Amino acid sequence: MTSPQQHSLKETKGSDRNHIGVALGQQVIDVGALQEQRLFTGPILSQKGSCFRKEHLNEFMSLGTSAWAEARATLQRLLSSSEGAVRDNRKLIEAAVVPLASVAMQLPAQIGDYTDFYVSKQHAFNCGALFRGPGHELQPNWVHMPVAYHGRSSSILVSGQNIKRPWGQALTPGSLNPEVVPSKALDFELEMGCFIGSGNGLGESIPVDGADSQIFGMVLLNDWTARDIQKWEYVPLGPFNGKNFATQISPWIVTSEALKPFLCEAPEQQPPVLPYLQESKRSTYDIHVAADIIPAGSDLHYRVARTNFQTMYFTWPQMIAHHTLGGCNLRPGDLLGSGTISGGGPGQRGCLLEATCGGREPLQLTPVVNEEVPQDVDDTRRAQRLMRTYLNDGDMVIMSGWCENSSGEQLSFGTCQGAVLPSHKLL
Ligand SMILES: O=C(O)/C=C/C(=O)CC(=O)CC(=O)O
Ligand SMILES: [Ca+2]
Ligand SMILES: [Mg+2]
Repeated sequence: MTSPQQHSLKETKGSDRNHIGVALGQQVIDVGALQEQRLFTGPILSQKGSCFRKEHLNEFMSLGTSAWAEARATLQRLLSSSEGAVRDNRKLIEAAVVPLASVAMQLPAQIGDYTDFYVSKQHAFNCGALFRGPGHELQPNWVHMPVAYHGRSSSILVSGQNIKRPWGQALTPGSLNPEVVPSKALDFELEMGCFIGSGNGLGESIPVDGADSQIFGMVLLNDWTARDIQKWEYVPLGPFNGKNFATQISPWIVTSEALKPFLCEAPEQQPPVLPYLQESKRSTYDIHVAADIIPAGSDLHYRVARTNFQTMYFTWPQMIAHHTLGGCNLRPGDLLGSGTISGGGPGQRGCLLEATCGGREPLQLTPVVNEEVPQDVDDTRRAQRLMRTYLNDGDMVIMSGWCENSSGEQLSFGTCQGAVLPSHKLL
């Protein structure tokens, strides 16, 4: 058995409520069922008899790092082949172990608030050039603070749900007057999300050193964006209808406990940031991420971007310290988006806006050749190109993420995937 490293929700077929589970290979363990048997005997969780018998992870998230470490150690012990408490209890196994293929994944937490940052220097530079032109690549504030906007939690979807093309006001090029149209420039943004742990009280700030203890875990995040709507509406208050119709996450949270082996150095910051953002040790996570399109009727993945989270200029602790600087309270289960992850090399631009230079240079994509491309795909099909500027109806966007250690062992984030449906009817 490999070690359990992910917590999320599952709904067993025929079950009347959601359950909290951990993934173990091709199976899911219902941790609420283990808690019902009082198997969490550590000093903290033995006192918190029902945190896993909930439909969401918020209560467990609120308990903080010692409880998370205790839960992980207890699960590793209970699920190891040398321990009999679960292995030898057939009734419990029947109740608590279900095939991964039979569960329907749900949002892992009740997300009270969602904030999306903008901390990839390459992405901010490219967007600045595309939206505001030469000389405006990076705004003067960008190197001094993790820039963000407050997002919309009501439209956060879990992987597997589909997205309707949004309507909005847009200015057709060459026209002086806006029109209401289904977006003609629907895009994705390849991001990571961070779930907040215990949080802070209103009127308190979280210091940057130690703010890593607020990172419950991470997911993949797609900040679906309508570029034509965004371009017309964003001055001066930032994104609104261009981004409020859907944000999507992968269902399995990879906990910060499980991510510890993949901590790495964060990029150097020049000029130095203000003291409240200075970290005594700057670390981030080495996570590979990719975004592919699967067009309607195809099983081929066409890769748009592959990059790494470690390139992000500001870290989660800096984002948390800045978010709470003025006393804004973060609550257990709140979600932070990192912003689009773009590297500087070819094929590393994490959204179509950047990859097509603002829609001016359509992409000619080739299928990814890996285990996801079916074996029987012949060379003619492999050679088929996909032309895209922005997304077509029927396109599925599929994001993946993984960590890899020096011996080639992988820790997977699974996928965040959703297809584009035609827009709804306006009444
Ligand atoms: O530069 C701008 O005006 C806006 C760019 C974005 O699309 C903002 C955003 O969602 C942040 C990000 O994903 O990095
Ligand atoms: Ca974004
Ligand atoms: Mg969004």
